[in-house]
Amino acid sequence: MSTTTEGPGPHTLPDRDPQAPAPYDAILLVSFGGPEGQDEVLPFLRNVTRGRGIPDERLEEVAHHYRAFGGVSPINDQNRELKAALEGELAARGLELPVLWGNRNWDPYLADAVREAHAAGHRRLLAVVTSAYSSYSSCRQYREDLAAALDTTGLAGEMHIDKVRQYFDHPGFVTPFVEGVREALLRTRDAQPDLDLTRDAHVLFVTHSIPTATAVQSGPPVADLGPDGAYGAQHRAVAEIVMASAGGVSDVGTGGSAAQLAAVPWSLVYQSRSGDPRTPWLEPDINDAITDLAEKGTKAVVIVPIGFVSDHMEVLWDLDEEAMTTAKDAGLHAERVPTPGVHQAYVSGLIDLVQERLATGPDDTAPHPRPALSPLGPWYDVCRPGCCANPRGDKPALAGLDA
Ligand SMILES: CC1=C(CCC(=O)O)c2cc3nc(cc4[nH]c(cc5[nH]c(cc1n2)c(C)c5CCC(=O)O)c(CCC(=O)O)c4C)C(CCC(=O)O)=C3C
Ligand SMILES: [Fe+2]
Repeated sequence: MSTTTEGPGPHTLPDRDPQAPAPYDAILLVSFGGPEGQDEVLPFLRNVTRGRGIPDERLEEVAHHYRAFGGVSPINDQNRELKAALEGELAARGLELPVLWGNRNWDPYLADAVREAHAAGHRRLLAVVTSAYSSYSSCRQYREDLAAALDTTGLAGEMHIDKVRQYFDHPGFVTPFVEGVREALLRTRDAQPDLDLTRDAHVLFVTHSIPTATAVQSGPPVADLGPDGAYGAQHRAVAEIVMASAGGVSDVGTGGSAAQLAAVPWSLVYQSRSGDPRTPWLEPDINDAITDLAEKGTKAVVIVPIGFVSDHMEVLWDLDEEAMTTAKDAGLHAERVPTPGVHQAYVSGLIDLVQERLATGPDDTAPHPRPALSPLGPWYDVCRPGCCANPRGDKPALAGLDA
């Protein structure tokens, strides 16, 4: 956060001693992981829900959307593509840093990646996580996974792992959504020329729902960011940036005014809630929001999955199957905007974040430009004590001041 009292702010580039060893000798791409065959679905789901004692019969109910895709989640291939794109960008910039990849819930696991790094002689890794926001599941749990990987491999004394900052408001992460929203609104106008977008259309920014109790603890304890914590505030900040920017370009020749795009109404909605229905999670669910909008006269929706970096199962099933069917059944024109994937701006932005840390190392008070498009950013390079607290109690975690 760039507030003067707390977090780092934009500064001038430090003169780094060219003789000093680089603070990191490899990049570790960290992700959720997913099954790649019918026989992998249940073991994967047992991993995801480890410690919650959920019986296989209940997991089999959750498994149905994986089963419908042959048991294969696209997420691992998407991370193979992202790893290759990062390697290409590093080479284009003349940065000799290898990229390793490991997951929380499926092969290749983080422990495998850490062993591979150690065997190759790497000792100081910089983690890039495929998750842009602050909450237990999207940040601290990955930090715990990194600590567990060093513990499992017995390499905690020999290797050090830091993590790039949460990049929700980094230009590289936001740009693909700005382009996607603009294109989807213009497609809507072309498909439904008699619509007045500012009256008849609605943009639904959607993200993964989480328990309300976890949301209110997202972000550092010092920052009072409202009832849904840093998680809600960060997502709203991204939506505001996208709507302002989607309209801020000349769309001369498409018959509409740029200002009109920026004036289309929008809201933040949630998807993929699970667990005990009596436990409050962030709402409204996207399907309820769509039905509600249709009843109020909305004619078209644009669905923007700002909570994810790739079109994985929670996008392909929960949005492209379920939410789009809800929209169709309600008689709405619906468009779904793609996630960043390997969009050049996103790949380049992730390497910009790596270069920030090559310049500053573990110290996030070091003077350095840290591009951030919202007043909440730039977020901390090093997570603050108590940030995104684990609802099931404290566990060792890396890449934080309390690591
Ligand atoms: C915030 C968040 C992200 C975004 C940040 C990030 O990207 O990490 C995310 C990503 C993902 N979530 C995913 C899948 C699942 N999430 C589950 C369960 C849960 N997710 C939660 C939150 C999040 N999840 C929570 C609070 C739970 C309840 C259990 C718990 O408290 O931990 C379950 C268990 C079944 C169920 O309970 O629904 C599954 C199968 C996949 C893989 C998709 C694929 O395979 O392509 C991905 C990328
Ligand atoms: Fe999830």
